[in-house]
This record gives sequence, C-alpha cells and structure tokens, in this order.
Amino acid sequence: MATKLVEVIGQGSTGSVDLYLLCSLLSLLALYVFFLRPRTSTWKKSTSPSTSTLPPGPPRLPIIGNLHQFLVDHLPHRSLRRLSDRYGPLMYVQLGAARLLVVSSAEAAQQVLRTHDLAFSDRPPLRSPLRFSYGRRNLAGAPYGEEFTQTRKLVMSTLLGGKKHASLRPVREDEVGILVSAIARLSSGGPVNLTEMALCLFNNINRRVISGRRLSDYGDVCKSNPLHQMFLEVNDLIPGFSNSDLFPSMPWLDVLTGRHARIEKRFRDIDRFLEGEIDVNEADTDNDEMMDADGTDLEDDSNYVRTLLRLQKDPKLRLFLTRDRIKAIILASTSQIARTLGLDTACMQDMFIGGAQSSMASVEWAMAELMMKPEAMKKAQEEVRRVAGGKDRIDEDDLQKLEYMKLVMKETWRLHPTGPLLIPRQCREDCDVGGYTVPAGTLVHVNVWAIGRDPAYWRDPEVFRPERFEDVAVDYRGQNFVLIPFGSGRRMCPGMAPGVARLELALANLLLKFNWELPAGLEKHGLDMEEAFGISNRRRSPLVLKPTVAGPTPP
Ligand code: HEM
Repeated sequence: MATKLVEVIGQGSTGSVDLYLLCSLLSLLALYVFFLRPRTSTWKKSTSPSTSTLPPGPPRLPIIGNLHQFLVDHLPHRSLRRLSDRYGPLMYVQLGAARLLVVSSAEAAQQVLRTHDLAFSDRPPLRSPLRFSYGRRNLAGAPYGEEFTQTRKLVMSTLLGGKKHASLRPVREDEVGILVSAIARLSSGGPVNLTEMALCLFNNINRRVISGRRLSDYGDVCKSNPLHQMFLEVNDLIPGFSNSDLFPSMPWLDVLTGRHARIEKRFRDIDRFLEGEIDVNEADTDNDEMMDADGTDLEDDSNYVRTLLRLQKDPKLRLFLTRDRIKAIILASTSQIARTLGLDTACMQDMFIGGAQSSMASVEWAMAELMMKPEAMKKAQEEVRRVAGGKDRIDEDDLQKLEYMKLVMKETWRLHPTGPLLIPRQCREDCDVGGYTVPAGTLVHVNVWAIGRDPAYWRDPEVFRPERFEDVAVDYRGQNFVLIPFGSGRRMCPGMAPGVARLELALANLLLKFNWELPAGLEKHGLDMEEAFGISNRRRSPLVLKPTVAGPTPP
C-alpha cells in the first residue's frame, strides 16, 4: 500500500516505485510512533485572521500530515470521499507541507467555483507542470492575472472558439472515418483493443488540429510510434505532486528519487518535438509567402500553430506571444485534464497531452457501460441508426438529433468524470466559505467523482441509467453543480465544445457501424469496471470488444 501511495504522489499513475521517499516516509512514521503523543481530532484554529476557523479535517501526523490516508483505497478521490463522509463537504487536509481544501458537495462547490470564483481562480505552481508549461506560460497552469486573462482571451477567440471549431470539423469527421475503417478491417480477426484505437484517434485529431500532421496513418498503430509513448509518459509526469511540492525544505528528494532527471529528459524530448512542429509550419508559411508575393491573402489558419505564428506578426502581440508561450499553449491545450491528485490531466498541459487521454477515457467508459447495459446499448444504437437514415456515417450536423446519446454522455461523466478532482486551484487570499476561513495559498480540489455518486442528489447513484436525466434539467456546462465534468467559473474548461464534438462523433459512429460483443470468456462475469490505480480516471483494463460490421441502415 505504501508503495502505491508513493507512486500516486510522486510519480504519476504508472511511474516506478520511489523507494527512497518510501523509506524516508516510513522512517518518519516510525519515529512518530516511537514518540507518540496525543492529538486532537480537529484542526487548530486559524491564526490568520485570528477569529477564523479552518474547516475540519482528519488528525495529521508530523511532517507527512495526512499523506498516509490516501492509502486507504489507492484512488485519491475514493479516499477523500471516505474522509469527507466523516469530516464534511469542506475538509482541510495536509499533504506534507501542502495544505489542501477538499470540496465534496454541490453546495460547497458552488460556493468555491461561483460565489468565490475570483478568490479561488489561481493554480498552484507545482514543480512538474511548471517545467512543462515553460514557466506557467500556458493557460491551464497560469497564475490568475493579466497574463492569464490575455492568454485565455487569445485561446478562446483564435483556437477553441466557434469559428475555428467549425473550420476544423472536416478533421474530426475525417479521423473518425479512418478509425471506423481500421476497426472494420480488423474486425474479421476477432476482438479489438478499443482503448488503444480511441487514444490513437484522439492523438491524430490533436496533432492535426495543432500542427497539421498525424501520428499514425492507419488508425490502429499509434502504439508503435515513439511519439505516442512520449505523450503517455509526459501525461503521467505532469500531473501529481513532486516530492519537492510536498516537502519544499527537501528539494533534493526529487534528485534522489530520479524524478528530477525524468522531468528534465522528457522536457527536452517534448521541447525538441514542439520545435519541429513549429519549424515545419514556419517553413510552409514562408514558402506560401514567397509564392504569394503578388499580394494575395497570405493567411493560413489551417492549424493552431499557423494561427499563432500569424498572430505573432501582429506588433501588438509580438512581445507577448513568444516562442516559449506558443509551445506552452499548444502542448497544453486540451484536456484533459491534468490531474494533480486526481485531475484529469487533460488540461494541465493544455493541448497535446491532456485532450487525447481524457477523450479516450470518456469513450471507453461510455462503451463499457453500454456493454454492461444491453437495453441502453440497444436504445442508443436504434437512435443512431434512425438518425443516420440510410447514410453510412453520422456527421456533426446529426449530433443535435441524438438525444439519448447525450443522456449517455451525461451519465458517463456523472459516474466517470475524466478529472475526478478537477484541476487544482489555489486560494489567492484568505476567504470565508461556509463559516470557515480558508487561508491564502491553500490548494483546492473539488471531488466531482464523489458529488456524482452522492445519494443526496442521485437515486441509486451506482447504477448506470441515462434515463435519469430525462426527468431532471441538469446540464454539464458549469451551471448545475451536481454535474461539473468541465469545472465551472473563470477556470472552466475552454475546450468543452471541441472536446464534446469529437467524443460524440466517435461514439455515434462506433454505435452506427458495428454491433459489439464481449470477447469469449467474459460473457459470464462481464467487463472489469474498476478504475486504474492512480490519479486519473482511466479504466484499469483496456477495453477489448468484438465488433461485427452492421448492415446498412434503412433510409
Ligand atoms: C472530454 C473532454 C474534456 C473534459 C472532460 C475536460 C475537463 C476539464 C476540466 C475539469 C478542467 C478544469 C476546470 C476547472 O478548474 O474548473 C479543464 C480545464 C482546461 N481544459 Fe479541458 N476538458 C476536455 C477537453 C478539452 C479540450 C479538447 C481542450 C483543448 C483543446 C481543453 C483545454 C483545457 C484547458 C486549456 C484548461 C485550463 C483552463 C484554465 O485553467 O483556465 N479541454 N478541462
């Protein structure tokens, strides 16, 4: 158990065991037990301001605080829910030297993300995201302030907003078509690994919209591309606390455990890769300029890099849009959710890394839940096939008509939010919430996973039943705090529209083109529905299913 804790805290979800830190922690624990002294079960009163109180929380050990309590379930969002059941929806815990507010009810989330949005709109300067964001020059990791506001405006108006989103529609439709053809080609050979193929799809979409290139030509062999592996490793490195975040007085811990070297190596790799993506587009743009010297319009906004390079020529933006900022923005622009202790990571590194993994996780969870609920699968397929009305694919115009599928997505995000604890925020000033005072500098995690399974809001919360949303007007766009898979407020996900479009398009076409069965041997016990050990919300086992190409739909 202790071994796994260290993996979660120190290495991301798949990192190697941090033996040195483990030994240190255990020694500290042993010392503590040896010199055991009685403690109170609640937190001391805050001294700043003097009349205020901190929210309640579990008793903490010296130095490590409540780190050991994350061992309870191996999954931080589960462990935190268990603690919140005891200490309340506003709970204060300590991880090493880091102070953390954990929010576990819709009402408390509304207080933090809406009522006091401004006070909680910072992000913590954690070691690993700091490096991969070129010193917080991306959007997801930027401290709240003028630079953040400018970056967010720029990203929304030029990269993720309506016009650009619409112009990239052919990329999404094209890539989903390639995925479907790849699955059809492989289907005669038995079950396919849908997890891998979905990740490949979203990596291809990401790379095409960002820099105009693909990761794999075939839709099923991304795995053999070294870039794919690099993205996965960076995705695991970025989220999560480094040891030096938890024990700032022991910065050497990161060196001793090898984390510093891993971060630096992967940072160099990713920097080289991003330089290449920019160079290629820069060269193409220069060539275009030479050919169009007669004065025709030189604008080429066919991908994010080109848009940013064009904007860089604007004298008003030249100083702001440095090369490092361009790299930071494109690395981090997607989703999905960087998960520091539970954030999906997708989003801590804006575009390249996060988006693919979170989209992949949503597709695989939706498909897995539908496989376990044949009535829901039947309903979803009937709807998709009716809407297709004889066409051999669903396009983005059709998506609005897929009402049941939208319920399926809501129910999937309720049970399996891609960032179970959202991306951590940081409190910018002392703030009074729910009768307590949260001191400036406190990190904040909103446990959306716990809110999604709280019987106070949901009948039979553990049951996958998309129909529950037929009766309640609950949306996922940040207004209903019982369902906030994209967060809410000033730091809410800016990639929701492109994220949802690619997900729905992929899912609809998978349901249209294929009938799905469990592989032999699984019919009896069903799929493994456990989450992977770690901080993100991936499935523990890859989703392997047997597709059969469906016949044409009636016109
Ligand atoms: C299923 C898809 C996605 C989900 C579930 C998702 C979820 C989230 C969540 C929960 C946050 C944190 C919100 C908060 O702190 O309140 C976030 C932030 C963010 N997301 Fe996404 N996201 C998705 C897709 C995308 C895509 C496709 C992009 C970009 C192309 C993107 C870019 C970002 C960025 C840049 C942030 C940081 C915003 C900031 O700090 O101001 N996301 N996302």
